[in-house]
Order: sequence, then structure tokens, then C-alpha cells
Amino acid sequence: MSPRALALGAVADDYTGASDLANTLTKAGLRTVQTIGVPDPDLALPEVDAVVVALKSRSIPAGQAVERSLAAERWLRERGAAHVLFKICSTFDSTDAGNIGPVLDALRTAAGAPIALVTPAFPETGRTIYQGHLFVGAVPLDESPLKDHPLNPMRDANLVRVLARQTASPVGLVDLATVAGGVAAVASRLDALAQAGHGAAIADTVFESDLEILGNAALAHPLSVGASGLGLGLGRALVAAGRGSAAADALPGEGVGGHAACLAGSCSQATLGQIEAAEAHMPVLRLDPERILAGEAAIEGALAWAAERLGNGPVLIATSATPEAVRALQARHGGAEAGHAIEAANAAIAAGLVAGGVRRLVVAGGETSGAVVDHLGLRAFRLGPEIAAGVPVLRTASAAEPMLLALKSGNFGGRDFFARALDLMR
Ligand SMILES: Nc1ncnc2c1ncn2[C@@H]1O[C@H](COP(=O)(O)OP(=O)(O)O)[C@@H](O)[C@H]1O
Ligand SMILES: O=C(O)[C@@H](O)C(=O)COP(=O)(O)O
Repeated sequence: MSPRALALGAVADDYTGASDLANTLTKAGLRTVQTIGVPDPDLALPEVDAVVVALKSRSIPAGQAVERSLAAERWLRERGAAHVLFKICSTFDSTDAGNIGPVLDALRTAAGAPIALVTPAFPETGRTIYQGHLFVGAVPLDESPLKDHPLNPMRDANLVRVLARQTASPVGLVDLATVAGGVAAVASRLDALAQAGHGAAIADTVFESDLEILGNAALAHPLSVGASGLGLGLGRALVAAGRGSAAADALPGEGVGGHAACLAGSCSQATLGQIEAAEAHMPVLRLDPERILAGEAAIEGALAWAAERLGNGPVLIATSATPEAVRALQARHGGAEAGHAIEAANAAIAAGLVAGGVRRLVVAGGETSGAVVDHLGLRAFRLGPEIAAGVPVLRTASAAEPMLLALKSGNFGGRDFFARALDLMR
């Protein structure tokens, strides 16, 4: 590990989100590595300016999410990180039971911070916030496809209200007029809110210039909460303060060879369109989730199907389904049960693909990516080129197991995502 103090530490609540943030920090000029969980002491990491510790903590019981996030924060502080960003989803994915609020409260207490600035905005992907309301493109969060998410349907766009249901202390707002007033105006609003007993403040954000102001203001505090957009603001502020490195460019793409495959477990509208478009480029197998839940030999069947085709080029295996089909399946089996069983099946398929010579793997879906990466036992990633906003090529950090991966947030990427990713992963 680098003897140099980290310029920035981040704890991410899922693996796709972590790679999204690591990509943004790299682009901002911070050399960044993504680790899977708190690294074991034997894991040799390159010298970096920022570490993103990826957790799979978005949809687990809040107590476990708190414990794992605190362990990650401790590790980052021990490596000199004066500021820690808790990376959440740009669509604020969570339930009323958490986990954003409970983790925020615990990290804030650990850091001795009176208040944390919170903004999941990511304008590059159409996530903006006005008067505390999150917009996805032109529509409020609760009218966007996120209202049908299989694990955490988002039915309220007012983030002050959403976060207040999850935290112990009151939640305030830093409105757009204050943000437009600059770093000093945001700083004094945060101080006033803290003095009035608020533990968190949602910050309005429309443009990247807002994020630069918010990143600067957030650095005066030990903790902030946000998505890749806040990462951009923090990264640019740190680089302007001389804490970055000129050599933060993404790694040159050295080939790893082997077969290439894609797996999709996301049921987002974007991913459904990308699967449809992939049919023009590669064989696509749509798995019947009922067969997975019935314990039938769906995994073996998928692997046999792939083995016959991988020699000729990439393949795509998908469990993804429309919101109606997801609702019907969940009504029969329960939401969490169905989700976990399908994640486990995708993870087993990934392991079978790798055993069969796949070294380049694209995974669509945050929870799905978490299950796959955990099952493969991968421990850290370096950053490669950007495939689409928020999705980089990842290279395993350990030379012993060279692989290229792309962990795609369900909602990210254009219709040609799979073909584009494979083009950059040769
Ligand atoms: N056909 C299906 N029916 C119900 N749930 C599904 C189906 N296919 C996948 N899932 C589950 O839906 C969830 C999708 O979440 P995730 O992988 O995080 O995608 P996203 O990035 O879109 O949020 C996972 O738990 C996955 O196992
Ligand atoms: O901030 C984002 O939108 C992403 O980085 C992210 O966290 C996505 O989560 P999933 O859609 O569950 O992959």
C-alpha cells in the first residue's frame, strides 16, 4: 500500500456503483483502485490517491450494512483519508428501513461530524435535484422506471422526506439558490443547519458547476454522501488543491485473451433494451427464472449452451424480465427470495463460464455484479477505459488471475452497450 496518505477514501454500497465512482475519480485526476470489501493485509495494492472500498450493503439488513461500512471507513482513515465519501446510488436506491440513513448516522458519529452533505445527483446520466426532489431525466424519481425496481421500488422523489424516514436526526435542504451563491454560502448554510440540530442536508444540484461548489464545501467536513457526481466535485477540488496525480489516466488496455461473455440480472428498462439490441451481435439465451427457482438444471443447461458457442465469439445469458413478469414471479416466490436465488444462479453461471475459459465478462446489474464478483473471489480492480457514462472497463489487480470485467449499473449505458463493452475488452 502507498505510504502516501490517501487524498480521498470512499465506501460504496454496491460494486457497480463503486466502479462508477472509481471511473469518475480517475477521470478527475485521482489514481484510484477499487477493492472488494476491506482488503486483506496480504493484498498488494498499487500506489494510489483514492481507494473505493466496494461493499454489497445496499439491500442487506441495516445493522450489517452499518458494521461493514464502519470497518471500511476505519481502514480508509488509517490510510490517511481525511474525507470519506459514502457512495450511494444516483437514484437513492433504498427502503424506508435504510440503508442510507443508518449508515450515514454511524459514519457521521464515527467521524465526529455534526452534519453530512448529501447529493446523489449525477447530471451526466440525467440525475438532478431541485428543491430536494430527485429527477431522472425529465421526470421525478417516482415516475421513472425506478418505481418498478425489483428490490427497492422508489415511490417518493422528495429526498428530504425519504432520508428523514431513515435517519435519527432531522434532514435539511441546501437549495439551488444557496448552491449558486458559492462555496461560502453552502458552508454557512451547512453550519446553520448543524447548529439547528440537522444531521444531514440534501443539496440541490443541476449542473456540474454545482458539484464543483459542493465538492469544495464538502471537503471542509470529514464525511459526505453522494453518487459519482459528488465524486467529480470532490475529485476536482482535491486535484485543484494539488492532491491528485498527473498520471491518473485509465490503464492502457493490454489484452487478457480468453473467451468473452455477458450476464444480465438487471430488470431495468435500459438493460432490457440493451439485451434486445445485443441479439443482432451475439447469441442470447433468456433463462426462465421459474426453472431456477424450481431448482431445475437451468445453470447446467446454460453452461452447456454457452460451451457450444463461446469458441465462435461472445454470448449473452439473461434472467432479466419486464416489470409485469417480475411482479408475477415475486408474488409466487417473494421478492427477496426470488432476487437472491436468481443472483446465486447468475454467480454460479459466471463461475462455470470462467472455468470454461471466459476471461472477459460483462455483468449487468448491481446486486447481480456483487453476487458474481463475490463468487469469483475477485479482490480488487484497476481502472480501464470508460465504456459509457458511469461504466469503466475493470482489470483485476492481481496478475495471477488476469480478467477484464465491466460491472454495469442496470440503468446505465446506451442500447449498444454490450457490443461497445466487448469492443473495448479485447
Ligand atoms: N426475471 C426476474 N424476476 C425477478 N427478479 C429478477 C429477475 N431477474 C433478475 N432478478 C433480480 O432482480 C434484481 C436486480 O437488481 P440488480 O442486479 O441490482 O439490477 P439493477 O442494477 O438494475 O438494480 C436482482 O436481485 C436479480 O437477481
Ligand atoms: O449511482 C449510480 O446510479 C450507480 O453507480 C449505481 O450505484 C447503480 O446501482 P445499480 O443500478 O443497482 O447497479
